[in-house]
Amino acid sequence: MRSRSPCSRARAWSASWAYCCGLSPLRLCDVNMRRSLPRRSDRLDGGQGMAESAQAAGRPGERGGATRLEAFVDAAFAFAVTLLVISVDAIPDSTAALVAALKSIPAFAACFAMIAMFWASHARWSRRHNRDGVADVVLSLTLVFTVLVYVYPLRLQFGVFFAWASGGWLPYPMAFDGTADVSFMFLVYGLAFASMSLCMAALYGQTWRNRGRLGLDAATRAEVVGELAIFGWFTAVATASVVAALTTPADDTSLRVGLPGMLYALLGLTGPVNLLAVRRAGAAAAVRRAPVAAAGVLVTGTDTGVGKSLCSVALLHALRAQGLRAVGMKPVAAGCEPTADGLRNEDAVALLQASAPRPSYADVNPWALPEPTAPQLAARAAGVRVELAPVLAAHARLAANADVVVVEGAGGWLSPLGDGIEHADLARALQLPVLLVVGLRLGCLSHARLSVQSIEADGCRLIGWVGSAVDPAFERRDDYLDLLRAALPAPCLGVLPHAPAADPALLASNLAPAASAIAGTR
Ligand SMILES: Nc1ncnc2c1ncn2[C@@H]1O[C@H](COP(=O)(O)OP(=O)(O)OP(=O)(O)O)[C@@H](O)[C@H]1O
Ligand SMILES: C[C@H](N)[C@H](N)CCCCCC(=O)O
Ligand SMILES: [Mg+2]
Repeated sequence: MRSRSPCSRARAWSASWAYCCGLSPLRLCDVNMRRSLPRRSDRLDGGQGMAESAQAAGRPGERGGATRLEAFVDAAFAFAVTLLVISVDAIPDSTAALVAALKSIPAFAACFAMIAMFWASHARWSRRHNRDGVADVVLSLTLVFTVLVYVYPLRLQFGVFFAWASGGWLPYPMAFDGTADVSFMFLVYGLAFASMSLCMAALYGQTWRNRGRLGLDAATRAEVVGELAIFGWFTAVATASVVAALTTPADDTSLRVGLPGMLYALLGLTGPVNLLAVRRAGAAAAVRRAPVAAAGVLVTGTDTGVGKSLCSVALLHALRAQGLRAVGMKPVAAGCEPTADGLRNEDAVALLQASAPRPSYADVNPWALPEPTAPQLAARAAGVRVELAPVLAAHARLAANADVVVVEGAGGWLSPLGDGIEHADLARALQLPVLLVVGLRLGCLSHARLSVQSIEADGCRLIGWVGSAVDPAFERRDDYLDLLRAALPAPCLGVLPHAPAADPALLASNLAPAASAIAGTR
């Protein structure tokens, strides 16, 4: 949540000013954003620059290169600005004509700022939340359509405003025939402004609807509410102006001409409206979710069946040996048996039994899917859609009574946890570093390096890796460990020897360095 600084009022007013002038292309307040892995097929850079783009984006999880939709929207906005420029009638052929042309600059600049503000708003939404669903595409294209349709009315509106404000020194761009014409101009302008604002509000509405699946944290949710408040406020003010233009009595000239325009002064309250909404949403989230001081780690592997569960259970024992309250979690388990108590998964039961204090099964394993296959398939077979919201809630309950929560993934790093949900989404939503379990067998060098590349490209933090001797016949295991130590950018935090049917508690001492590193993240 944001802090309430003494200068927040000043910030609110400057925020209003910046938004209304279109000078705030990026967020006014900095909050960590978390979003899902970009779909590589959509990327114009062909996905080659994942690492660079994730770094260039500056925040973990932000999208780097542009999708085709983003490229189209950018091009359309650029075209709209071009329309403004070429609407200057002809090349001046005298000093007087040049001065007259220069006098159109204020209107052009204001209109440019307005269009730039909507472009920047869309770019900001797109980079952080866009999933290119049908609704996202339709709303984005509607925004483009509206901008292109209204580009000239916007220009005329601003031209008239500057002519009026300069007492006629700047030229009127159109002739007026009575107050009806002025009302009509406000009507068109108000409709344009309201339509564009409504499109942006609807895009953020989409983000809000999908907040669970996107795994947005409390701060990001509060920010989305803030953006909704901004564009909702814009829409309300423009609609009020339209209503005023339509309903003020025709015989009251000053009211008819003045009221629709004066109502736009209310845009000066945009900053306070935004801050109020963000604070209320942030406060509500804080009440729902008590601050969590627990440390944690997301255990992933170079593949399924490489020893993530063995490692996670042994890690719980190692953490407990350091005097910590350590609980395990298997958020999504594909492969559950029906029991008298409900569906039960082997990994989740082992994690639960190694946990102290003992949590409820439902919190350890919020998504218990019967079929032992990819979680997406298992979820479809069970007729459910995996979402992150129950996972976040269960994790918060576990963390409230623990010093450390060890979260085991499903399959490898790029095995989706559900439709549209990646391990990276989980790591970001829970703000967990990642521990990679490398199944020591022929081929693991490539699997380990690819996994590390992918974890880093997703903007997640690799705390280290653990070797697990899954293959008893693997003769070059020690040589491979040397190669892995040299090749991987994070430290080796333990090696589990080949120990079939071993009690994980006996392997805890092998993971003491891992336990210390994880406990140190508190
Ligand atoms: N170091 C080891 N020594 C002996 N057996 C091991 C070792 N590591 C893993 N195994 C065995 O390999 C099998 C798979 O291990 P485990 O269940 O820990 O894998 P996992 O990565 O958690 O798989 P999943 O993706 O299904 O969760 C188990 O039977 C386990 O006992
Ligand atoms: C069923 C299995 N033991 C795991 N629970 C799920 C493994 C999912 C692997 C998905 C993939 O192919 O990457
Ligand atoms: Mg497992």
